[in-house]
Amino acid sequence: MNQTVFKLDEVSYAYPQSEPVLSNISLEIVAGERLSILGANGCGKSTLLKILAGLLFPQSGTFTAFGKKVEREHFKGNLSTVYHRRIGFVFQDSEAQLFCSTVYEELAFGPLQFGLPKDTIRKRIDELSSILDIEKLLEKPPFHLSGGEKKKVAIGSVLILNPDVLVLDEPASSLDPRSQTWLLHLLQSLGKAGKTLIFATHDLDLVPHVSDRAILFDEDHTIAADLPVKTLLKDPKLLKQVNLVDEHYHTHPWDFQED
Ligand SMILES: Nc1ncnc2c1ncn2[C@@H]1O[C@H](COP(=O)(O)OP(=O)(O)OP(=O)(O)O)[C@@H](O)[C@H]1O
Repeated sequence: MNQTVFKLDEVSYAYPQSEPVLSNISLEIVAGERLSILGANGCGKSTLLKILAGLLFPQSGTFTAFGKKVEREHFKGNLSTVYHRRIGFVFQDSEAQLFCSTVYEELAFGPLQFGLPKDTIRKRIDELSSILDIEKLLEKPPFHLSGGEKKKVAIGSVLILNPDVLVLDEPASSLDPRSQTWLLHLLQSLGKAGKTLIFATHDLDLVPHVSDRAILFDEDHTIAADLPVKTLLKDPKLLKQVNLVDEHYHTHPWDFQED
């Protein structure tokens, strides 16, 4: 049986002076799963991903990762470092993630924090920048890049540490069609390599190609459904209920053939 990576038991979260944006969420995610998190704007997808990534902590309920309870008071020093090495998080807004003066430094930042030798880092950056097709950007400041280029660098700064789990918030946003296809292939190869992939998206075209299971959030911040993607895409009533398609939706255009 696959190892449980994350387990949430009746987890709730509210930002200061706000109503809960996650209400009694129970969820289990096992190693190697490919899971998409779907729902209307503001339903709590990013908040859930930030909890999984160890950036926010639930106010009630229990959250465990790799069998260990994750709580703010225990989550300091070494534990936090080990956690962030195993679980990579790609922010919805790439600018929130990029802060170094060149793309090379950005990619090198994580490995340097973990004490990797400079030669190893250079080799990893060479390999990764070729996979990401960003070799020509390495000496540029990240803030001079286009939205899609920033997204690639943000993904690179996470992949460079080779995490077991990738948590991606709207990974396809700001990518042009060619780069979206590139992302799709990248996520598929990471899935084949056994990585656990969890991502939030509004892009229903991407979902069947890179995930097997979907969690749907309702606008009341609860989970409306947790089901196989193939079942979801045949259920227009459910898709409409959670605002993923509009009233003009009649049939789905997706191709279910295995890629
Ligand atoms: N730092 C914050 N402080 C206060 N409220 C916040 C904060 N971040 C998010 N929220 C609110 O929490 C709710 C859930 O936000 P979240 O970003 O999790 O939604 P989402 O489902 O990812 O939305 P989208 O699809 O638009 O990205 C929203 O109403 C949002 O305004």
